[in-house]
Amino acid sequence: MKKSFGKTPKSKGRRAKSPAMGASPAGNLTLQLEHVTLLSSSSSPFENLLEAAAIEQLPDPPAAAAEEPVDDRDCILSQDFFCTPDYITPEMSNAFEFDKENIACPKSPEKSVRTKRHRKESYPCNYLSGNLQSHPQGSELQPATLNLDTLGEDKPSRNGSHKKQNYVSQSAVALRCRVMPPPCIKNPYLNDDSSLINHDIFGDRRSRSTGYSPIVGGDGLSRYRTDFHEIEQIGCGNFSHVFKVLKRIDGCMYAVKRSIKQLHHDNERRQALMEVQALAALGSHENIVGYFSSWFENEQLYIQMELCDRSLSISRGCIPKGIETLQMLYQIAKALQFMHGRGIAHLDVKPENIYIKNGIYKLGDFGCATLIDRSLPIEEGDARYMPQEILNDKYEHLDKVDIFSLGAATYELVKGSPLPDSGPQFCNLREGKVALLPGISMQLQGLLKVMMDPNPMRRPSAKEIAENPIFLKACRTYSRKPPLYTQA
Ligand SMILES: Nc1ncnc2c1ncn2[C@@H]1O[C@H](COP(=O)(O)OP(=O)(O)OP(=O)(O)O)[C@@H](O)[C@H]1O
Ligand SMILES: [Mg+2]
Repeated sequence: MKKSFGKTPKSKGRRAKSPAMGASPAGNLTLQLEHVTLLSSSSSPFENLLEAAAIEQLPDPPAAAAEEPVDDRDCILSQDFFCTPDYITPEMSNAFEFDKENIACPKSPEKSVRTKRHRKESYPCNYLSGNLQSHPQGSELQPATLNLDTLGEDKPSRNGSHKKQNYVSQSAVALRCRVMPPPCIKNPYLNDDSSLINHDIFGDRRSRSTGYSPIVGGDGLSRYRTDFHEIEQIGCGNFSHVFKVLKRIDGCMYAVKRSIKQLHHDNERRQALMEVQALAALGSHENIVGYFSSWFENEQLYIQMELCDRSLSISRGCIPKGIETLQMLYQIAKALQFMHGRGIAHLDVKPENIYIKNGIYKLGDFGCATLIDRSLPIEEGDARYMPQEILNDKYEHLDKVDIFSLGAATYELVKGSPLPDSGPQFCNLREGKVALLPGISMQLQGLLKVMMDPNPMRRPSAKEIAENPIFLKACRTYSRKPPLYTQA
């Protein structure tokens, strides 16, 4: 019981913790993250979770293409092929490359930025070696074939000379500058979502796209502005702003999360990438927010995700009631079962990180995700939902940390008032002294109590929770109708 007690609810108690020694992942592995291919002969945080995939062989473009003078008005370029760095392999980027303009690809990140207590010296050496160089505008995380073992080292190029391993050529980015943004086209395959799209958006984008109007941000070309039309800001965390956007090329809505501060330093970028890597490694699950893409722009990290309707929140009065509470608990337990089965702990389960979309609950915000085997740095989430053992720096059962957090989050939602972040009530909750809640079934209260047991070994696994008979009627055949909420 210490350190984190004074943390205010707004300032999350994220603290970096040391990984276990000698647990560094090893072995050859190919990682494919959507269009990203990572060739690793050493390690990546979530490499054991990804299946090997063949590297796409794309034909080399004519080398002259990159050297031709650019005339914006004479060119009709297809963004699909030409100008989206998604399609640029290292071979292609070699055709464009100039020594000074190449960008080294990132190695697996270390966690350090969001921490209250940073212990950089205790990170395993494989996360400290290498240098994640600064990215220019629109630097892609995806179009990469990365040898993580040799990052930052000189690599022989085609002609035998030694050059840095590249992953995005600035020429490719420059080519992108020549492209007009595609018009917003209403997606005819969407039934429900299309009704959400304001038709003025399309009219607006169509008319703008008839003239030459490259989309540039304050600092130059913006992939965000080129590829997306921003509708509105829908969320604000301690580290990120989240926007509802329309993707111009496919006419679908997404959420794009942008880091608030610019990530100037290697360790900041590495840490931010942890979230992306966890999301990509996890793959698809109905109760986990979907991940599409990510990139750096203006030294900020952008993450394109599935758009959800809202997140749960005591303060905003977005609280599931009655059977919906059971549905939420069941579905997030299923998400945790999926994650834990892949060796990943979330470490920041709380109402604000549980989203709802069409009546389905989804776990989001993987900014604290880590490996259960403790081979990655550990950064705990919001102190209000952390069990005692984490506050005492004991990390033997990281999956059970999530169980405590889910129990505490559910308890808070059922109780209808915010959990304390310090004081006697804070301590009581961590000592198993859970006050009874009037009007709530003893079965549910019993389950929450055991989920918040001070001894992590006595807490049920996510699978055991999901198999609890309490959910038999309410959740195994849960309705997909959007639930009703009490709104503040
Ligand atoms: N995919 C999404 N769909 C809808 N809303 C979202 C989505 N992702 C995030 N949000 C909203 O944005 C808020 C902040 O997002 P998120 O929690 O990921 O940011 P953060 O800076 O990591 O937050 P935290 O303070 O928890 O660290 C969420 O609480 C939620 O309300
Ligand atoms: Mg959050």
